[in-house]
Amino acid sequence: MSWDVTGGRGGGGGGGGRGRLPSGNYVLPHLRNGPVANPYNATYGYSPYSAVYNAPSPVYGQYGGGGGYVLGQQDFSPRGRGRRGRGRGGGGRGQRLGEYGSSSSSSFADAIAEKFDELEVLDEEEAGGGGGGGGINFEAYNDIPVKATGSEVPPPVERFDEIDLGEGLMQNIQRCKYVKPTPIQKHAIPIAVAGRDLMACAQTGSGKTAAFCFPIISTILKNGLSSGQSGRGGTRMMAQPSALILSPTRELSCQIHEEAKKFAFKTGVKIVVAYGGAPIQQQLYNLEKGVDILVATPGRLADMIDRGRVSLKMIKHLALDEADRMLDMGFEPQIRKIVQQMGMPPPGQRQTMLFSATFPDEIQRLASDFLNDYIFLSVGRVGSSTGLISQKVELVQDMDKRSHVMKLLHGQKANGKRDLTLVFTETKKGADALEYYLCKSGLPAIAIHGDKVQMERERALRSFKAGVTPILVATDVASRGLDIPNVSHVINYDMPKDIDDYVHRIGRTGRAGKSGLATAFFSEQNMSLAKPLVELMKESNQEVPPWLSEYAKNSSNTYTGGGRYRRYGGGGGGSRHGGYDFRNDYSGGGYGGGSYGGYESGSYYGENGYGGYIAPPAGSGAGGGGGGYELGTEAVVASGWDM
Ligand SMILES: Nc1ncnc2c1ncn2[C@@H]1O[C@H](COP(=O)(O)OP(=O)(O)OP(=O)(O)O)[C@@H](O)[C@H]1O
Repeated sequence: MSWDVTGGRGGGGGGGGRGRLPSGNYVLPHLRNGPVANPYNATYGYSPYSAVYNAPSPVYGQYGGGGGYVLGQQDFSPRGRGRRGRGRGGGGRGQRLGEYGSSSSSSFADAIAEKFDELEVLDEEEAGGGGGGGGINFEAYNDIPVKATGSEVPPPVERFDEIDLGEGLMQNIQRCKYVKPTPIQKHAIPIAVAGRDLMACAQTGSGKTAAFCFPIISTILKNGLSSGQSGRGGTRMMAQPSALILSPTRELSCQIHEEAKKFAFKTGVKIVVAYGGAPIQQQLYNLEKGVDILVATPGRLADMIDRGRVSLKMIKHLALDEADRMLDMGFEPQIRKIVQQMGMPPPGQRQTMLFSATFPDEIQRLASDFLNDYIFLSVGRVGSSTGLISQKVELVQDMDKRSHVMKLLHGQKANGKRDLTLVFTETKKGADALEYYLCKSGLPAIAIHGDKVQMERERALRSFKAGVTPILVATDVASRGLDIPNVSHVINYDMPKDIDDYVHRIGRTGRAGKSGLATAFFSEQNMSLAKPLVELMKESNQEVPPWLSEYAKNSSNTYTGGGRYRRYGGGGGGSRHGGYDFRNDYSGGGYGGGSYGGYESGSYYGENGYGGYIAPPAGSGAGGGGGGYELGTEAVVASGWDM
């Protein structure tokens, strides 16, 4: 990485220390490379991806002080912002399939089409296994064991065209240059298209977003667009989406929204995002224009329902991304309220899909309340990351962390790599302090965490993605779901409290078949993580330092399942991050008062099963009972990331 960012800054411009960029259009990372303004902005109104770009924190004069940054060749024309969501070129409410690309007003569509053209090109060969040169290395996923349990599991497919996804969606899959499905897509899409409920685990960066978006879009298209018809809620319009996708963070909701819009391009399926921290009026206005798929964070959604502006009674598809996070102690009450007490049709009358890279058994148990005759699908030993992520663990005392991180970052500079580095700290204060220290030391860093206002969060993320500030110092607010190309190194400056969080954090690199590096600073204070970390590293064929193995041996009796949920048995096996169906623990299908009466042991694709794990009975406490873990604010305050 080159830390010399001077070349990336615009010259004059910015009046004094404010360091504001010329306002302009943010181009999605995967749509970058070209000179064209982001066409999404004009149409879809406010989102972090279409808001005014500001330079990174103006606090540090050396980066923000004098002027606007120029990001490549992006168009910063303020006129392109379209914050009011205008500009669909003659569209408007009721505009449905077929109308989008049809007229002289298709400049918007043309612009998007151009953006598709600029996506990374993958030919069959690359997609089939070359993996080099930025292509998706599907070979990396070939040996992944896949397991599907539940009744009558629909068989997987090898190609997208084996499933009737509808012409519009198929065209978009081609436009996205998705040559063939990733393993999770091969298995999950047929299951979801068949209308089945699904609990799916697959590694970070393996394409779960498309795995739930494709079936939703396809089914909506097949059943006929309803225009997300707005009913009357008192005197105001009430949006009635037919699909709801919930995610735990604002940034992730925005990312899913952008992805879903890409997949639904020109199909007429309307997708709206709602999240906290941004003006609600604009989001309500977007909803009034019609919505088929609503992507939302829980807090903002509950607010809109309370205001009578959204009704869930027409929901036919519910997807929870990062589902284990959504159902952990912080979010669960809110999710339960939304799903069970706010008018949504019950399980059986809607399709429910839960996706994550980690799925502890405790959470699986909770989640089963929301599901009906579901299929449990695990692709890979969940969290193992297929060895694409090279994991290094270094013994570093707290007082040495700063000098150590400097050494690492300067080492990268020496390599001349132009990649991004994500550094995780435990606390928000810690993130600010490290950002300050790095900047003072001449390294271009910016922080993101839950105490920052939304504009600052968005600014930090954009600056990082654009490579203007190639070091992002983050709390766990950035640990899940974010798909940022070119993150080549994740540094766990502070270890997380929970091994699943570690899995998600390091999963910000090594995505879509590409390789990445994760370095962890481990100290004696992290002793409780030694055992699960060693297990995880061994599963991923990583070299475990002898001192860590020693710690793991010594700590084997002290790890009490720490974290938010029971996970690892005290010394006898563990749930492997949820890479198995917890229903297997209950013979005869009698769990939950017989609700799984029809459950069979299921079909099994691939080798290397998950046999051998016997979970202790629920509530026995044999798993260690979660002692010893103090939740950080961000973990317990459900709306901490959202409002
Ligand atoms: N079939 C495909 N062909 C090529 N690229 C794909 C395919 N499916 C997904 N991708 C790309 O892979 C990347 C990772 O996908 P995605 O963000 O959905 O991963 P994920 O499994 O949800 O990760 P996480 O667990 O971190 O949320 C994205 O950039 C996406 O565009």
